[in-house]
Amino acid sequence: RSTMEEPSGTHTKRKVVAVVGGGLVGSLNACYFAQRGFNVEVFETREDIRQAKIVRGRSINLALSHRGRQALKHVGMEEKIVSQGIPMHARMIHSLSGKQSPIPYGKKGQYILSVDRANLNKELLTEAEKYPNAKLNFDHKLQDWSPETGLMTFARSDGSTEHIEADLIVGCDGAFSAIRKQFLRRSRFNYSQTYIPHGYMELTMPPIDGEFAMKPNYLHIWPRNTFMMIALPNLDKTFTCTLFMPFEEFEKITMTSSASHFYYFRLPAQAMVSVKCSPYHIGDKCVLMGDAAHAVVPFYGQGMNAGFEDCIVFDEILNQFDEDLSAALPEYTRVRVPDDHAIADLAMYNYIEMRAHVNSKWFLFRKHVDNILHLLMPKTIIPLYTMVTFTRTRYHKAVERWHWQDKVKHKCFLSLSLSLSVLQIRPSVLGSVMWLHR
Ligand SMILES: Cc1cc2nc3c(=O)[nH]c(=O)nc-3n(C[C@H](O)[C@H](O)[C@H](O)COP(=O)(O)OP(=O)(O)OC[C@H]3O[C@@H](n4cnc5c(N)ncnc54)[C@H](O)[C@@H]3O)c2cc1C
Ligand SMILES: NC(=O)C1=CN([C@@H]2O[C@H](COP(=O)(O)OP(=O)(O)OC[C@H]3O[C@@H](n4cnc5c(N)ncnc54)[C@H](OP(=O)(O)O)[C@@H]3O)[C@@H](O)[C@H]2O)C=CC1
Ligand SMILES: Nc1ccccc1C(=O)C[C@H](N)C(=O)O
Repeated sequence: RSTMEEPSGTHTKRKVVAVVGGGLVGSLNACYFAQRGFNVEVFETREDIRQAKIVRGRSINLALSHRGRQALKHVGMEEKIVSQGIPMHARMIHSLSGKQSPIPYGKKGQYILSVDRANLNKELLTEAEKYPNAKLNFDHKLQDWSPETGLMTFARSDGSTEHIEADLIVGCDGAFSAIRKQFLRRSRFNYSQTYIPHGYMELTMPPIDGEFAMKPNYLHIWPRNTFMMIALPNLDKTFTCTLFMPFEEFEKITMTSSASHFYYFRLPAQAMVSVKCSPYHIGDKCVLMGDAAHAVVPFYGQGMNAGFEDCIVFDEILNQFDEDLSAALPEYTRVRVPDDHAIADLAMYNYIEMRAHVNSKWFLFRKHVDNILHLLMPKTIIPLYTMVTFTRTRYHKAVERWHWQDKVKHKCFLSLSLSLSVLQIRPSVLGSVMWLHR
């Protein structure tokens, strides 16, 4: 079939945008393009999750932060989604002895939100459907498409196929994107994918006497150096716990009789992949966004937030280039690739911070110093976590600034140490200052 009919009475042809994938990023993107007045069609492989009894997916809940909120705000959805989320003000560290100690995420009043993935996806689909110029097509699995003509082939579950054309194809079909497959056949397309040796498994912690089993306004972490478990609260007073561990360890647990009676250990652990690629576009025909462009490991809680930010960035670029796709698409690649690659690296780093560094007194001391310096010089020293989570500082700029700040702090400590030595402060004191700043 051909693309959407033009509403009668319109003279100028509106661009037809096919959004492939009606997950988190695809459904939000549909709102962005529809708001702009483009004719939007979303093609999603699954049935409509709003009618499904069980929604299969990657994680039960997600951490929503500033970038994601800003993107939702742009389509008038921030308030609604935030009101359905649970604020998490700090990490709550559970030590081996059972002691719990909070590490705040930022200043007072700064928090990330635990939101239900399926509900967020449903709300976004419902919002997209409100636009008269947007149409959702479920049970449409993209099989193939042509970068030359923009012709796409979709498979239906009844065995039929549909051929559809669009002016612009937006690939939001997730980490194993079928749209991206055509990119891989092209010259000068860079691609890398890395599966980390750890897997994850989700478990549910039920309420106790109708109440949350632990304090709800925290992201709970059991950091055990080589592995960790985390827990995020849900509105039904359960927690979704996620155990992250090397695959071999999961296998050992599955095989030991002491643990095998827990039915959940019989489920296979899920893999985590990090995908980096460039460019994100082909001509003026196709662009990748969300996990299709940059699947990241989940440890910064930024995958969806980055995907949502992709939508704002593309929208800003369309404004800048007056909707000229041949200029906007290369600009999007130019602007966005360094940022998405930076958050992919930061996400890898944050796993080590969460499972190991938080156990170290030295790390906690440095974090404390950072917070104090931020309070004293809010414009000069900004903790990395704050830049990533509570601002829209470009991810790659946040990384650059983080390194620069470390150098500045290092120089300050050196000068302090020198001054102390001139004042003939005991060498042992000086030694510890130097050690602290190794
Ligand atoms: C365990 C875990 C925890 C996470 N926690 C967080 C978090 O706390 N915060 C955060 O920001 N991010 C988090 N993420 C990352 C987040 O889940 C992803 O970044 C986000 O889902 C990406 O959205 P997307 O729409 O690009 O892809 P997806 O959500 O994967 O959606 C892709 C959609 O495309 C559809 N599709 C696939 N192939 C086709 C096809 N051939 N034709 C048509 N449709 C197709 C799929 O059915 C799906 O609906 C987490 C990820 C994992 C694995
Ligand atoms: N950043 C990350 O770490 C991410 C990890 N994942 C992991 O990937 C798996 C799939 O998750 P999800 O998409 O939610 O659910 P599904 O398992 O329903 O996968 C959806 C579709 O993606 C394709 N697919 C799945 N796994 C792979 C693979 N390894 N290689 C190529 N294509 C694949 C399949 O397409 P087809 O039917 O055509 O073969 C499948 O039908 C899970 O194990 C999940 O943990 C997923 C996304 C992000
Ligand atoms: N949502 C997640 C899913 C998996 C692993 C971590 C997260 C986080 O959000 C971590 C949080 N940003 C932190 O740094 O404490």
